[in-house]
Amino acid sequence: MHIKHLNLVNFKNIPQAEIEFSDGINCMVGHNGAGKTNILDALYYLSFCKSYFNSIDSQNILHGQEFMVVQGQYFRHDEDEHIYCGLKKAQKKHFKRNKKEYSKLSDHIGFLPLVMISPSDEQLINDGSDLRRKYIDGVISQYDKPYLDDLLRYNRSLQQRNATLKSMKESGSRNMEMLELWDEQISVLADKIYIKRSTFIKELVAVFQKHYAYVSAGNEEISLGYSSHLKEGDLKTQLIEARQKDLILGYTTKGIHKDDLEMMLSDFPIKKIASQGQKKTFLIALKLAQYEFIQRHNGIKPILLLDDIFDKLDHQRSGRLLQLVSKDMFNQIFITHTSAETLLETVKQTGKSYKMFNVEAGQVQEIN
Ligand SMILES: Nc1ncnc2c1ncn2[C@@H]1O[C@H](COP(=O)(O)OP(=O)(O)OP(=O)(O)O)[C@@H](O)[C@H]1O
Repeated sequence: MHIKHLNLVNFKNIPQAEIEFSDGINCMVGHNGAGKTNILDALYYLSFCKSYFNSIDSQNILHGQEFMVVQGQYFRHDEDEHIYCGLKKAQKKHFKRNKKEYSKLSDHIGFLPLVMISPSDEQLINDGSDLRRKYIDGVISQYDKPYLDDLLRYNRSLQQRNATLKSMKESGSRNMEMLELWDEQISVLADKIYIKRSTFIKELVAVFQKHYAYVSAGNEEISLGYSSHLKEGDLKTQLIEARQKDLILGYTTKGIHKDDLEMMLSDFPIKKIASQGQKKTFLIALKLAQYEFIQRHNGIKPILLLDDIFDKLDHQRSGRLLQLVSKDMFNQIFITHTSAETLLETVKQTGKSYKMFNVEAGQVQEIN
């Protein structure tokens, strides 16, 4: 699968752009703040119906304008697919595939698999477990629709349980029948989600370690682990045991909404001891493992977006990374860089077909 053509109107700092892409490597070059990442974000938008960086849709409209349009012409399973996203300020977003509007945006997720590697991924290491759970959920839902449905149902049931706990805490009343009802629903859904998360992480670890070893060309000992209350046994029993505590706090303390992905270097949390370059290598390996995983389960090679990928990596790691992604396992790739010369030299060495684009103050032009 690849995107052939992108059309943008008023998307972030880009007033208007028509871009014909290569089915190999596409390089966006230009100064800081020119709009290179915004083009990658437009591609992310077409795959996930939202921005990678700004979840408030209206803030992605070019300042001072009333609407934006992001459209892409794709080639997928030997067929042309036209994806349209249009948004007017203070109105509902319209998302269409071949002119037919989606009734649920979640139906589109996974149709155009895509993996983004960006400097902002460092939040995955440095921030709270919420982002790591979102990461896991984002990957699994790209190939497993029932997972996303179960997760949405779990979150709704959890909200209801928390509302019940809160009202009991405030009023001092007790409605144990209601709590039991939520405990039952939450435990059934949590079991399903836990099994899928465990399987995913188990499968991801081996590929992740392979990619890390390749890019780092070293013997650094890294690992990924899954922490979950469900490892300690049946969730329903734990919910019942934690009931008094939950009633005092007014929220649910046990469940898969507390799961985490443990990231370790030589048995220490990577957040605490890794260098900038090691963290970056860790995240790249994680995302490449995600790529391989989605491809295996979805049968389609995702589009790969590499935003500012060489920053913080030494020459050796950068070279090995590009060698890796130029292998047949990967398909269409987008790279941003501030220097056309450096990128051109490296891209030529891959032997893949490529196109270079100059981005300056929101204007995009192909470089011949
Ligand atoms: N809704 C918007 N309207 C206008 N400009 C916007 C909007 N959203 C973001 N921008 C601008 O887009 C620019 C950022 O573009 P982008 O992140 O694509 O830069 P870049 O070329 O990738 O830069 P760098 O090399 O620094 O990563 C910023 O100047 C930002 O203020």
